[in-house]
Amino acid sequence: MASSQGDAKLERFLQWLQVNGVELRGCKIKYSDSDKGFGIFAANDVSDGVLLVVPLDLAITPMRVLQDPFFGPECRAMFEEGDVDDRFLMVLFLTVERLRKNSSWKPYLDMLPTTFGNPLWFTDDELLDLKGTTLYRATELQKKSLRSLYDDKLKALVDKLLTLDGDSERDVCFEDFLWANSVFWARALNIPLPYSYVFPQVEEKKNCSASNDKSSDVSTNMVNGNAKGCQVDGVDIQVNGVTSVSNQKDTVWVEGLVPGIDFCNHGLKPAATWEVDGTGSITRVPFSMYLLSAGQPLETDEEISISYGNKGNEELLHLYGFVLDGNPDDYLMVHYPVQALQSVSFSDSKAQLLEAQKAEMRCLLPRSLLDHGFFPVGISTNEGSDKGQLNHVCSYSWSGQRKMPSYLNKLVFPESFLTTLRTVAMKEDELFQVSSLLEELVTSGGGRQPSDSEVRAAIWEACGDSGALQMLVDLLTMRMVDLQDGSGTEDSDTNLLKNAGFSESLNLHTGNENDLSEEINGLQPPQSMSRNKWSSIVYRRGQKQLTRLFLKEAEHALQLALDEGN
Ligand SMILES: C[S@@+](CC[C@H](N)C(=O)[O-])C[C@H]1O[C@@H](n2cnc3c(N)ncnc32)[C@H](O)[C@@H]1O
Repeated sequence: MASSQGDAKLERFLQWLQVNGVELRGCKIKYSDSDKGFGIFAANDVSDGVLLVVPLDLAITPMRVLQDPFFGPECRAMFEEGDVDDRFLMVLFLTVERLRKNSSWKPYLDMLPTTFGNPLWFTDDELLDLKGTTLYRATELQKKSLRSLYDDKLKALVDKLLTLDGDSERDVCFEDFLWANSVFWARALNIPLPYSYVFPQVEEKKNCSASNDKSSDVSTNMVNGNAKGCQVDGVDIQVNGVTSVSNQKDTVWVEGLVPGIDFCNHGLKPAATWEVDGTGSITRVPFSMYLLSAGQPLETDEEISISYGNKGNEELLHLYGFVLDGNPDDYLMVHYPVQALQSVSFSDSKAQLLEAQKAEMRCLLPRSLLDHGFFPVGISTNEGSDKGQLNHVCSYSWSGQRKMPSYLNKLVFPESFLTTLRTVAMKEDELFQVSSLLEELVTSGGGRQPSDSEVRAAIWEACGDSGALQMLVDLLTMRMVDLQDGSGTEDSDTNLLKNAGFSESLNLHTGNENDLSEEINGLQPPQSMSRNKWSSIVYRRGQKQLTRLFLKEAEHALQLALDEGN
């Protein structure tokens, strides 16, 4: 958009922001590059570090849609009956407003990207570059479910609203919905709104307790794929049709888009965070959201990035359509397929045991875990964070028969997943032993049912680690086969990147585990390869690399477990 047409759009957007009370105090919005699009850059110095202030009234939230005189009457009943959720409302709003000729949101919507780098926008050929990865299958499923949501719910509603409006650009099509969906996921924030802002008329009820002061980092992140907005006080409250439950006193978490703030790009070393100012004591604008400098001095024209959270490339590509080469937050997701349980021996008893210990059928293996393993890769960029530390609950002691394994503090795999695998891999005699241990416990406890950690302890006592580790080795080996069947080896990916003019900063992955440390650079795609292809190769190569490294850890642990009779 670096053209005079683009300049005119930006100019109209800046005026629109100003009319709507947005203050660019220490920053400007400008085009960054064809990869990132627009971004926010430092302008003049601000002594209090407040770079940008946006009134919360400008945010696109589910409440806003429900309260809107045009949208509200058409959506409220559907929302209250649970036919559509809060995200649907925002996607609907974006779809319709983009098609309305005289939308008051036009200057904002005209600034938004028209295509995206997430796999939903890949051609069929481009998608093949993801074959064998989790994202390949997820994209196929997501496309299908979006298609039915469009056909079954969205299209008719948009048609109705556009007819009511009587002045639309054209008829809606599936790509309009895809556009709105991608805009939502790439730009939505999980906003901690002041209670009094969301529920002005029920303010006095606000003391109905709040406990669980959840992850403060959510307030500085773009929305997490799993986060659900609109929640207050652990209790469902219906106000204006919005179901709300809170996790922090005086705060209502709501997903939404905040024009202006949503032009911040993601950086590994963010120069700013965003916060909400309920009273106006910081910004002099009550009920506003502001961008706050992280403290380090900003050079004029330096890009002001925020952190979208510690996201791996799978999540970055899926939600935001970009990847970071050498992403220190990259992870591998491993799961035990639930369907496979039906074909193992004693599947019913094992299913019961899995339920009794609230077993997790999947686990995330962040790259940082490798720092603590048998073969550390030495990339400790997450120092101070506990992300790489594992909480091994394996200090179980039952009858004291089973010795604590010597390798315990080097085992990088989450205990919650190992216990699942122990259960699935259990042999007949082990199952019998677990039953007797649990019966013994019930008898001695006067009929009390064993807790989930007691069930886990009994399973560990009976099974040890080798069955679970063998299963993990099998799962990781299968994962590697899928990845390589889909797109060749890690080395062939490295060569593809190298041949595209991307070699200098990359180490060939020929087995030197320390090579990871040299890649944390977030490099941009080279000119000679399409951005989508580059993203896919960087992502899948990272998955192969992590699979290889975690497989090596699992194989070594298995060997030790067998040697120690575990
Ligand atoms: C919240 S928007 C940021 C504003 C956006 N650049 C624009 O032009 O509207 C998020 C999108 O910006 C782009 N983006 C953000 N951070 C990036 C990064 N570090 N590298 C590449 N693209 C990035 C991605 O396209 C992402 O989906």
